[in-house]
Amino acid sequence: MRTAYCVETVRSAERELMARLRDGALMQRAAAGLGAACAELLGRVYGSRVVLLVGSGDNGGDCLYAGARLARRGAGVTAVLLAPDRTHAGGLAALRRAGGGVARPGTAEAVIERADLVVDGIVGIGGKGGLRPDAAALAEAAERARAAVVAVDLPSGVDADTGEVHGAAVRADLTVTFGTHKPGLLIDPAREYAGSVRLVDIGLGPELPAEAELEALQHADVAALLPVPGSESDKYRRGVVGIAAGSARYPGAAVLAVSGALRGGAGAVRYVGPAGDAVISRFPETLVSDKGPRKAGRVQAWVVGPGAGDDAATVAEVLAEDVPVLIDADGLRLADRDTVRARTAPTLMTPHAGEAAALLGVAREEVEGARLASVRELAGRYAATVLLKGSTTLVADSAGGPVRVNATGTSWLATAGSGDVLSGLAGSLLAAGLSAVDAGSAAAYLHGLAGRFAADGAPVGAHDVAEAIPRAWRDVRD
Ligand SMILES: NC(=O)C1=CN([C@@H]2O[C@H](COP(=O)(O)OP(=O)(O)OC[C@H]3O[C@@H](n4cnc5c(N)ncnc54)[C@H](OP(=O)(O)O)[C@@H]3O)[C@@H](O)[C@H]2O)[C@@H](O)CC1
Ligand SMILES: [K+]
Repeated sequence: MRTAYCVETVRSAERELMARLRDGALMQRAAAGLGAACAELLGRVYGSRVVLLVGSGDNGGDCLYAGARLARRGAGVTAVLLAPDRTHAGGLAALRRAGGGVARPGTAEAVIERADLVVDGIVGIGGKGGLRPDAAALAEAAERARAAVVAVDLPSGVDADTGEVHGAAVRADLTVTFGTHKPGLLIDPAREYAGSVRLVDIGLGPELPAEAELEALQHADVAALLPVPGSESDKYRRGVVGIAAGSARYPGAAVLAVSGALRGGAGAVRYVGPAGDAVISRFPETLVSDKGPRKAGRVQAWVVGPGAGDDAATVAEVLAEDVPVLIDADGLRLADRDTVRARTAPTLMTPHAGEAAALLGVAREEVEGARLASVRELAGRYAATVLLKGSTTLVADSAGGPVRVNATGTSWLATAGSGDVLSGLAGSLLAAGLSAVDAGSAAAYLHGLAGRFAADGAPVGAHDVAEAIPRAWRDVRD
């Protein structure tokens, strides 16, 4: 499991650890890891041109000590100081001792333009809001230059706790972060500014609380969650998932939701709705009924909403069932909030940013810019588990606990019907007995992986993604 902790938690863990160490020890650990990562990126350190962007806090200190290490190995290192009279004194002295220097006033842009590597130590977890104008100008110069950009702890200008970006921020190729990931490194839009992320162990782990603010499942975590049929299993024990989806106008949504559900581990898929003929001709193993959800027979979890049009009655009927329910697409608009809140069985809602915005009564851009706050707000309002789709999918539970973030997605997944496949897959995992948070996050993981396998660098349709789900399962369980 990859975990991320917010700034306040990192600060208190840092205090605990520092109390037992000699002064400056943590910064030396950070600088050693940072220097090594920079050297690796450069390939040949000797003779390379390195520019340090140095703010007045400890982030700048890390940057200066790492620069000193590179200078000792023969790099030409120049520091651009944002606040010369407030620069980390020990770090600057170390850089000078190692042969590095400071850029003369007015030369910063020219120096950056000639660099092979720019190291961004403008601001780290002490940053507030978007970059100030002088810092923003340096970030822009770094973006224009041909140099590789390494961010120290965080790309300067992004919000460490939320992943929000207010105004200018540094765009890094690599972010070297210390002690633990910060939520912003894993959530868009900040994640995109971070490039690839490397975690340097500075010994903070034992001081961090057991429960993180953010969790990202990895292969082994997903493998442990996926249901495996035992020798005693029959279709009912493996779980029956009911799909109440599609309409005469949108039969495809029903077919796609069923295609995801059949690959999600439930023992059987029951389809209820007006697209039974389309479903059965594509997937003859589906149990099809036209009597409505209540009379459909045994079901351990329902999926309602994909392609449902204006069929509010079916949504209400499904919500009245005392089993886990996944609500997607049209169902999100049709579901009565008080009814959802009053449910005792788990509810999993799976909006994309546009649907979440409509439910929250805000603009889509607002949700996209503040994904973590939005998913938490929706979960609270509906007293439900909410999976907010996107390039980094988030899953939050109204009861609190770590928010799950999924990073297996690919932009190729932004294709019509892809969400229907995800809803079927997640519903199937709910029927197999996973909790709403586990079902949502495991489904997002598999779906993203399947999208990558299916696409392999080329456009794909949603049915291709569904067909690649078994390969994603095998990959995860290998
Ligand atoms: N925690 C750990 O375990 C370890 C932490 N370590 C390192 O310490 C870092 C945290 O250092 P920190 O606390 O000194 O704060 P930091 O990020 O340098 O920022 C403060 C400076 O930024 C400025 N500033 C603020 N907002 C700004 C803006 N929008 N635009 C421009 N400037 C802005 C602010 O200016 P001021 O408001 O004072 O004028 C102040 O000068 C952390 O990220 C990691 O790298 C490691 O060494 C080892 C272990
Ligand atoms: K930084």
